[in-house]
Amino acid sequence: MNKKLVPLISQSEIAATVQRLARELDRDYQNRFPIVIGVLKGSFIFLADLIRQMQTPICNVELIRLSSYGCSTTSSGEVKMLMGLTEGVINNKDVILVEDIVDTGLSTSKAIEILKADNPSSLKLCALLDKPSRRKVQVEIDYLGIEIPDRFIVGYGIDMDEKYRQLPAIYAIEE
Ligand SMILES: O=P(O)(O)OC[C@H]1O[C@H](OP(=O)(O)OP(=O)(O)O)[C@H](O)[C@@H]1O
Ligand SMILES: Nc1nc2[nH]cnc2c(=O)[nH]1
Repeated sequence: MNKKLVPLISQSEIAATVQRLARELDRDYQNRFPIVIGVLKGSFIFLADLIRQMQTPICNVELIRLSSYGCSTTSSGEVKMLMGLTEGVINNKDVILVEDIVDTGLSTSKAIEILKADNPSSLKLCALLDKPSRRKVQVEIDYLGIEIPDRFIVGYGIDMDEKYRQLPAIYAIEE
């Protein structure tokens, strides 16, 4: 069936949001040399834009990979860690976890649980998008971009069946 892409968040709104989040992180992480961890695949574009807007020096950029949305627009509910961190890399470090979207919260809460076991000295979450209406587990977002309604969205790194990640703006999918 053909999908219709309805514009939801423009390139300029995304850029202004990323800029604001970078300023908030600069304010809180001066002289702290945080480790920034992106959750693949969806966060790769947001992560790249965010760290280029941050002025505070970063100690390290790391990537982890989770997957739950195996097929199309429904989450399997089961979150798998497909790629983790090198042992010891966040021990006693300030960590900023970067997510593209918090929806049910299952992926992010799993990532937080796994990272906390590695003993960071602090762990904060920066998420570009929040869809609170679908939350299944509570997740505290320390640095939030934009709250969105209950629509399935794509673009700016976020896919549907691996398509649409390269779109520079964010769209809602309609049948
Ligand atoms: O709050 P949740 O309901 O868990 O959804 C959020 C997660 O879903 C997407 O990842 P996905 O599993 O589709 O993998 P991908 O990033 O590799 O596309 C997105 O990138 C988030 O990580
Ligand atoms: N593509 C896509 N992936 C998601 N993962 C969790 N929520 C969403 C969403 O709205 N769109």
